[in-house]
Amino acid sequence: MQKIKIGIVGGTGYTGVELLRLLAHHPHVELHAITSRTEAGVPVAQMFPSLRGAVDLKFSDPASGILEECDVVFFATPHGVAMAQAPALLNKGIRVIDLGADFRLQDTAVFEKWYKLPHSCADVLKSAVYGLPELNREAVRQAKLIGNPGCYPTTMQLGFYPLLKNNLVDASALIADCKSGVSGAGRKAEVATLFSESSDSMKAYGVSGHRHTPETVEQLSKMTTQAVHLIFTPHLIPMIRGMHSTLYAKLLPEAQSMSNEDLQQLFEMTYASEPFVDVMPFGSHPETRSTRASNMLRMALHRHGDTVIVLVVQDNLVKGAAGQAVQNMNVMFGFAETAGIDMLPVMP
Ligand SMILES: NC(=O)C1=CN([C@@H]2O[C@H](COP(=O)(O)OP(=O)(O)OC[C@H]3O[C@@H](n4cnc5c(N)ncnc54)[C@H](OP(=O)(O)O)[C@@H]3O)[C@@H](O)[C@H]2O)C=CC1
Ligand SMILES: CC(=O)N[C@@H](CCC(=O)OP(=O)(O)O)C(=O)O
Repeated sequence: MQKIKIGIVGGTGYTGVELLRLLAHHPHVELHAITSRTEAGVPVAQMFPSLRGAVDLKFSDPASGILEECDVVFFATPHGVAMAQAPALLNKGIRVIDLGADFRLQDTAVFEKWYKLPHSCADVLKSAVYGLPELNREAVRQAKLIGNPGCYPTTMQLGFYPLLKNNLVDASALIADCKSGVSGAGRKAEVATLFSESSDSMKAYGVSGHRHTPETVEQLSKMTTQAVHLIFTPHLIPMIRGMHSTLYAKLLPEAQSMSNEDLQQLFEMTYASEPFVDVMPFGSHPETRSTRASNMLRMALHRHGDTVIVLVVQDNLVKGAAGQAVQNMNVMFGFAETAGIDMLPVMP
């Protein structure tokens, strides 16, 4: 099989270097262009010694035209960058996967409200596919443009899906208490992510409103005929990678007679053929480190009376970002879905 040519915009950021790690040994791709405005001309492995011997490219200027030689371009850039550049690439038949939020929300007014940016290509947005393969695989297969989900929304959607899809819980009273490692904030310099600010401490943020709430509600609403209301509270915790989401949902009266075994079986059956979703035994406690550096998302069910609790863990940079983007690419190009992303987590 001929290898496809890969371009990555934003190769100096955390999700960019994670894409490089995953794609360097992918059997069906060739890394062709890694762009950086600030490091153009610098060998990638000089900046990231972890890639010495695996990536021998230099960073290119994103305006050099090299992206037009690619078959697929990943945008590992802040919100607003992909929407400016994707239309020209798409017109040349190049597929685009945006790790940011430019193509996640269907309604440009909602995007503009939460991201404080005008949306510059509403027409292109209409053709974008939300890239959560477990729930949207057939659309991903046909897609030319993917809006890769946010990290928190990935955990919330996969955790709530079996309950909402089967109309077992009250969709108007969903709660998600979520924690992320500091790499979730990206590599840019910010006081909040300094070691002396974020280590040995923990805090909630965005409690009155986080931009992942509208994204998640939009997608959860596709799973149920009920009106969805979600309380989502993110927290920053002192670790580099990893995400832990604790989800709460109240069983509807007609579902309250379900046993714990019934619920467990439902989750196991829902994800039985998914290579990247692991339903652990009922009552277990998934650890973030059991997913570190892998594309696996693990979940476990608990119950308090009529409340179902779903614990979900993933690596925010892999299943929450770069790994999911490669999974989407695999589906789009007809490769084995696990190609290049079937590595085991790193323990301890
Ligand atoms: N970190 C995470 O866990 C997750 C991140 N995401 C999303 O993925 C995207 C990237 O995140 P992350 O890797 O953390 O971000 P970083 O801040 O670590 O990196 C951003 C990269 O974008 C490049 N860049 C910035 N502005 C521009 C521009 N105008 N044109 C071209 N390149 C630009 C920078 O490179 P240079 O300045 O060298 O050009 C840098 O390499 C974001 O949209 C983020 O929200 C999604 C899920 C999880
Ligand atoms: C810890 C931390 O700061 N996390 C980020 C989410 C990262 C992310 O992936 O979200 P987007 O792709 O939607 O930007 C935040 O809460 O803003």
